[in-house]
Amino acid sequence: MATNPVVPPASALRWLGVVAAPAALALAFLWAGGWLTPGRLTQVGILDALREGGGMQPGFRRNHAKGVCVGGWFEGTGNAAGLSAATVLQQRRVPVVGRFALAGGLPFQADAPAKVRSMALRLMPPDGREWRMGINDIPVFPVRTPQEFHDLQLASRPDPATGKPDPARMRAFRAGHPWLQPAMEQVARRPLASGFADDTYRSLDSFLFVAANGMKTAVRWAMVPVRPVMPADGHADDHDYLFRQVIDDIHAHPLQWHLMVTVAGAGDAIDDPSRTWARDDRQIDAGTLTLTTIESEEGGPCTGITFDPLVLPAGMAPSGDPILSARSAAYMRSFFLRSGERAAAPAVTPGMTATPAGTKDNKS
Ligand code: HEM
Repeated sequence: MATNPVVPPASALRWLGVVAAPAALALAFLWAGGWLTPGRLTQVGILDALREGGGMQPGFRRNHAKGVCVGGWFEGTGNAAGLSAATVLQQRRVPVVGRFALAGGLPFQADAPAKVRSMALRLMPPDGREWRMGINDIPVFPVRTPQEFHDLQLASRPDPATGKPDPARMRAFRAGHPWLQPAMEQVARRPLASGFADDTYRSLDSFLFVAANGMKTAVRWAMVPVRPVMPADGHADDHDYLFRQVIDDIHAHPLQWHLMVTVAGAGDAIDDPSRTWARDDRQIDAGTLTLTTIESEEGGPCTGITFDPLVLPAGMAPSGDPILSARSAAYMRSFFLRSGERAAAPAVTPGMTATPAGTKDNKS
């Protein structure tokens, strides 16, 4: 004997329709925030670890917090145009907005020779296909994955008793990650340049250049200073000596770097920024960066943006390096937070007067 299927009343179906969409949205938010998968690494988890490892100040970047805006232009040589169809690499001049900074979350920290220095750039060709990058003055990145980055922040967080990383915790991190030993040693033993102006800044992560015919080539790049490199010389008497020096330098004359693109050889690790590439890889001088202006972050053109490494023009693409998408997500979250907070006046302004070291609170 056939039975009639049970049909839910029309009103129940209507109610299901009304609640299903908001419920799915709420679940998506909970998932994105990591609430449904507590072990999963999220933007929030990474920024929490950065705060513990490097400190933070409301209204400032959650990493590379102490900085200054710069401006100028980039002039391509056209030498890399065969590997990438990006218009920014053609033989022409494009305006640039940039930023020099020190790594760490403390915008009032004291300058010191061994602190990691960075250059960030936004290259803006007239067709709108812009290229953003954040590049650091270390030879390799000390970790391979976002999880290792997170764990290193926690391992290196300052011990409240000493204000320095706990050596036992760092030893334990190194013992648990023996494959990172060569990278950490290279970072610790790198030669130090005297200031921002004679430093070399590297992409560390790898990217793909995509030619007009679709051919993909794995590359890294570096901004190599035109001026000779002088040895580092700490200025114990000046809390902001690195920034003061670069302000004086830019006011005196334009500063220039060559964009040197390195083409990956057969044995080079594309997806692992902790590994160096072969010394005899092909190098291409792709253009010259010229910086001519410098201004405070307060209202400056580098403040209301992120230098997200995944803002790439047609002709460039991300490699499989897992750090890249974590960076993009963390920069977005940092921007979201700092944009909603009231910031104190930044430490670095082109008109600042000398402040003896030790007279400012390095922790703020
Ligand atoms: C998982 C790894 C990483 C995380 C979580 C991370 C996180 C961050 C965050 C949160 C900011 C502040 C962004 C903002 O508010 O605009 C930042 C800035 C920066 N990061 Fe990273 N970062 C990572 C890896 C790297 C790597 C590999 C480089 C390579 C060269 C790099 C270079 C920079 C630079 C240059 C800045 C300063 C940009 C500026 O001046 O605005 N970071 N990072």
